[in-house]
Amino acid sequence: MQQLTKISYLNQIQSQQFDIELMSEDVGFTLDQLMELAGQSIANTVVQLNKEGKSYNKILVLCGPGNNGGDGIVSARHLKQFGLQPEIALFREVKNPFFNRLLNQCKYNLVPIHYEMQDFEKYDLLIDAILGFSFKPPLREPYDKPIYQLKTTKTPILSVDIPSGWDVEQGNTQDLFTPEYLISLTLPKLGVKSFKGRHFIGGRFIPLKLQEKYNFIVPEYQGSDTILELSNL
Ligand SMILES: NC(=O)C1=CN([C@@H]2O[C@H](COP(=O)(O)OP(=O)(O)OC[C@H]3O[C@@H](n4cnc5c(N)ncnc54)[C@H](O)[C@@H]3O)[C@@H](O)[C@H]2O)[C@@H](O)CC1
Ligand SMILES: [K+]
Repeated sequence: MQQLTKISYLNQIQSQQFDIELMSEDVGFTLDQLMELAGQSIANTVVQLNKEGKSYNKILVLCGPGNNGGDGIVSARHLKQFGLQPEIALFREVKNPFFNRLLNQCKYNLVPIHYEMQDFEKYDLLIDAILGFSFKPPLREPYDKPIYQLKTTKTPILSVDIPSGWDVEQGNTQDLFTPEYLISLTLPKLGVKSFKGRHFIGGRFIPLKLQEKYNFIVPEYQGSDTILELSNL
């Protein structure tokens, strides 16, 4: 599954504008669709790691208040359907009907939802879906505490899109945690260019016309795979 080809990296503005364009009337995607594909590719990354011999069963999905957190919630539902034991940590209530629908789907799948800090050491894997490409430093409450705690935990971490708290273009400028695994969605962000852990890409939904319009270099997924692993390019 490793891919040695080049890939395009996005800056913060490009990431946000591309997101808007995908959901424009012209292109026609809805947030639900994109998030479903993103969330499923996150869950599939865990399945892939388990196929290789890991035993990631009890999984805490750390979710922030935006779409990065939404991706995390969707991944928890898929993980549960895949027979694993995910739990969600939200850190605060998010008053957003869209978000609440995703949470209800998890409740109906018997996924525990926590609002207070959890002991990270109790889990086999942490999924970091706290902050994504819209993060602007400095880190604010209540997400600062769990993000600082990620630096000292011994539990492996899979970050979604970009490690939370990293500068989207400059990377780990604040000496925060470095995850074992990363799954970039759509295309990786400039801030993870020097990431040395295992780097997957998911969110296989870039329309061919937009790929052409922006000259994006998108690596070739194999067959019906929803993720692919990038080697250190
Ligand atoms: N087209 C795409 O690329 C897609 C992107 N998706 C996801 O959407 C994410 C981006 O979502 P959003 O734009 O909603 O933004 P984020 O989820 O990155 O974060 C936005 C939230 O974080 C809070 N926040 C920002 N800076 C903070 C700080 N310094 N301290 C504490 N909180 C802070 C904001 O108040 C806001 O509530 C991506 O990273 C990706 O995970 C997916 O849902 C699917 C499609
Ligand atoms: K993240």
